[in-house]
Amino acid sequence: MGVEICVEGLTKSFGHQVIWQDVSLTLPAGEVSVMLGPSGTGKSVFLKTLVGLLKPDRGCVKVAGRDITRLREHDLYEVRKLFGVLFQDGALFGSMNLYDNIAFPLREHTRKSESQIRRIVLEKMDMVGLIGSEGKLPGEISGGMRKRAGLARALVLDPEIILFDEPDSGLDPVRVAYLNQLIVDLNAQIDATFLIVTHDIASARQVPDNIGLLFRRELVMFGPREQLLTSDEPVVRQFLNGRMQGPIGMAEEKDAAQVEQELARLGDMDRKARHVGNDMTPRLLPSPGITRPPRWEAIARRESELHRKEAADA
Ligand SMILES: Nc1ncnc2c1ncn2[C@@H]1O[C@H](COP(=O)(O)OP(=O)(O)OP(=O)(O)O)[C@@H](O)[C@H]1O
Repeated sequence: MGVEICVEGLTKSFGHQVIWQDVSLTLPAGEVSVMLGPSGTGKSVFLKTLVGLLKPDRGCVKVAGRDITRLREHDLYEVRKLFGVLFQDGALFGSMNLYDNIAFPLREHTRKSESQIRRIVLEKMDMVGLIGSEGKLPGEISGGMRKRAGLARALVLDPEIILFDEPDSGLDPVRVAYLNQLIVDLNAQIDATFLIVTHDIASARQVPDNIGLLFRRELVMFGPREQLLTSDEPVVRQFLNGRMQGPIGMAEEKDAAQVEQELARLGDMDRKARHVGNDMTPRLLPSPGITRPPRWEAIARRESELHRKEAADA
């Protein structure tokens, strides 16, 4: 039913380059969280550290209560079975058809018979809308289909946690919308804990329960979606609104005086935009017919409360 991941005081560097330090957050069991941050802030390194592919310098990563940074290779191998990972390009084997790619983890990690494997592979291919494409090679299909095949492969061992590394990169906006719906539906169906690294602000606004933002080697903020969407923190507002004015520069951080000037100029416009309630993007709901997990009732209550408050303030 999804497990909690609790990160405490996590620091990672390569040589003298500190990637991020003292990162603490909890990914609640069964919820969807998104990690944002400018390019190069170490989001992929964070995912790899969660799954134990990289060792942090300090801190711990507790997966279902076990600190994976201290496990021996054999135990780590067992814990990794709780994870499904969707890599950026789907990471499919180019010479294998989709069926064999998706069956691969089952053949590697389980003793299931070929008929059991067939049932599972076809079930997962059905979930991601790939039935009929079993015999296709990764090179013969579109980027969106490759992502969905990677997702089906990440699902075959029934993971408790799924990590998505930029699932929307390289996809057109319509394919991104379909993929987001698929992610929300899957989460409602399998109830695993999801963490998504993305640059796509529209997805980050609509899909998750929680949002985090990495910047300047730190986790600036991590919390419920509505908390970040309505935050006054300049980096958070700049990133979630995808604008140039704010602390994030083209290549480097900007100096404080310039940031202050930009934010002052932006002030009025921003206040007006907030007044009409532009901050709270509606949440993407599971498709009709999909039973929603109990937390959706709490979400609906929280969000309607917020809308009432916004309407009263307006
Ligand atoms: N194995 C490694 N050895 C040394 N440096 C690394 C290694 N992996 C990543 N880095 C460095 O860590 C930094 C963060 O990289 P990472 O790919 O995690 O960033 P990111 O936030 O995911 O970026 P993007 O959004 O562009 O994908 C980069 O400077 C990268 O060069």
